[in-house]
Amino acid sequence: MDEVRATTAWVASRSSHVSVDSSGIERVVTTIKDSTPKVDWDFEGIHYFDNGPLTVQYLFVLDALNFCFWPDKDLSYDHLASGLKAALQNDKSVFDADRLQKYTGPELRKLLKWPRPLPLEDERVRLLHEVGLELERNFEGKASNLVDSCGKSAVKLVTLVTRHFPGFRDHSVYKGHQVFLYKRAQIFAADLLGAFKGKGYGEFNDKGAITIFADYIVPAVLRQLGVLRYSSALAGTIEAEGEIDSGSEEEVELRACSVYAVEKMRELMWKKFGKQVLSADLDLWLWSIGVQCPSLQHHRTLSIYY
Ligand SMILES: Nc1nc2c(c(CN[C@H]3C=C[C@H](O)[C@@H]3O)cn2[C@@H]2O[C@H](COP(=O)(O)O)[C@@H](O)[C@H]2O)c(=O)[nH]1
Repeated sequence: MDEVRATTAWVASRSSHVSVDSSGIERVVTTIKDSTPKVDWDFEGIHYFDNGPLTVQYLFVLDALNFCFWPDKDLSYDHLASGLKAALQNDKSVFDADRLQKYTGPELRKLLKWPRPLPLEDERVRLLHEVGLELERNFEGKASNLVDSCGKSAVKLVTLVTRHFPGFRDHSVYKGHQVFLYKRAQIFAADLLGAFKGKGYGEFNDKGAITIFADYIVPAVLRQLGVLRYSSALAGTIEAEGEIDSGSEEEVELRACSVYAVEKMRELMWKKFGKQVLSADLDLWLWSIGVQCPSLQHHRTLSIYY
């Protein structure tokens, strides 16, 4: 994920709405010392797991739909993960590639037992169809074949996912330059790593290459920790719950500075304590703080990427 690291650093060096406070990074690193507070993958107990290829299919479908819950204040990631889990427990063929290509909005809602239209429901349905079609075309319908073809490389997995599934190509153009974030593609690799505990479908020899997953929770937590600072205009928009356009400078800076700040945190942990930590572990720690803080104010962008 060199291109994610390089391009987000490029944004951070030119950013005007968001800044990374190195003394904030120093403070956080000194507090957590040499080990990231360990948060277990599935600390919530909401994900499907059977140690086999069906889990891979589940995680791929989950991450295809893992975005933009906030427009419905009662909806969260938990509903998606547990709703898809219940659907799969009820019917093992629910995520077969041919069926993925046929779901309608009302059917998806019914699957998730959600009583009203989902945010960006048409896009969610379109992305499900894309997953079904491209899995069928290239991987005999199975996400496990996609993972098998990566030779235990997370970088290769992200490359393949973004090559074959356009919905996962999470990027922006900032000041004329292409910036890569690849949030859902990378979180798929991290979910495999976490679910399979680094073995089988979750074994990656380059897991350190994964960056954090730039969503709307982690930037808000980094701000709370004093790692990110916002301009007063941006702070005002977030406080007033105003929407921030996808692809705007503000939005790209929020996401890119978050990736960059956590990479700096990781470097400092190495320098100070000789300790190598994974960005995926730092991410889960930060994210778990955020989702357990009901008063957290996050930015609002309509996006299919996060
Ligand atoms: N950076 C980062 N962002 C993450 C996740 C996860 C879930 N990961 C699971 C994997 C194992 C664990 O046990 C977690 O359950 C979801 N999100 C993002 O959060 C937002 C939803 O928030 P809310 O509306 O409050 O539910 C939305 O943008 C969603 O895409 C993560 O891990 N890291």
